[in-house]
Amino acid sequence: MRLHCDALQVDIPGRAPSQPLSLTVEPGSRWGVLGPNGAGKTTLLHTLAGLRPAAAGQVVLGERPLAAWRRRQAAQHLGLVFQERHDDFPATVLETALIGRHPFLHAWQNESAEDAARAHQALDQLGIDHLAERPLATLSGGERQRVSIATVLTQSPDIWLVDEPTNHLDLHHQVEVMGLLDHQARSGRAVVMCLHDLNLAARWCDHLLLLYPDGTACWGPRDDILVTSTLERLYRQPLMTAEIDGVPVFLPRVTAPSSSSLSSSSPSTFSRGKPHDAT
Ligand SMILES: Nc1ncnc2c1ncn2[C@@H]1O[C@H](COP(=O)(O)OP(=O)(O)OP(=O)(O)O)[C@@H](O)[C@H]1O
Repeated sequence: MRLHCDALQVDIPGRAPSQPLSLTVEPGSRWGVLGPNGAGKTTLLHTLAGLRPAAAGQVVLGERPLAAWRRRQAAQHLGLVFQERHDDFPATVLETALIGRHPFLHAWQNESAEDAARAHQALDQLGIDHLAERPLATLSGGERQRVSIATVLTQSPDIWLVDEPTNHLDLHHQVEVMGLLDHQARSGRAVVMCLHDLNLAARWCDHLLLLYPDGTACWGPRDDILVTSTLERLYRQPLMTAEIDGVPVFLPRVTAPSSSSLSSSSPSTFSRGKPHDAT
């Protein structure tokens, strides 16, 4: 199933309407949404999910405007991983993952053994099935992030909307989660993810949408968009670029402080790149 932005203008409080977005997220594609803090990435994702009204234009899910879908039916096709979850109700990890089956159940219908098996399978894929009976509130940030992703995996939507998939994750789990999203796309689903890490975008996305704080935007295939000068303008940050294994790598170019400012700064625990022996 495809997701189409038809001259979509995101509604950001106190700002002029953003540039109309007209783009199609095709099955099998992996879109990265990049932009500085406050540019409107999360607001866009919530608009695509139907949680916020657009300022103008519309989101089209499949052949119909998203607004014409019943919420439950739309949720069978669209899954959203939130940036931060505020869990108001005490729940276990398994109960949380089972929320992914709710779009497929009638009101007051209990989850079946098959639903529970799907949830366990998703938790297992994220390496957290051993935490199934743990209260969510007792988990670490990275474990909780993996529960959020396992919940959408349990839902198994055609279109994944993921706000900062690698939030709280160590390097190993970052690669695992990006690999999981990649696998989803390769099996015919579509992924739209907000990212702060240019290197993850370069490695794992095939299309990019750049959102600027003034409401303008540009989008297209990764190689057309991932241009150093464009990214420097986006983040107002000079960059250094290299290529490793055929993939571009971006690092912020930081001006080294002068030696006099170093010596006048507070004492460092490092000296000449080696840990300082405090004994
Ligand atoms: N309910 C609201 N009321 C007022 N302003 C809001 C509201 N929701 C979002 N905003 C503002 O809209 C702007 C866009 O927020 P959004 O969370 O979409 O940005 P973002 O690009 O995802 O940022 P970040 O990279 O920091 O996560 C921000 O300036 C934010 O303060």
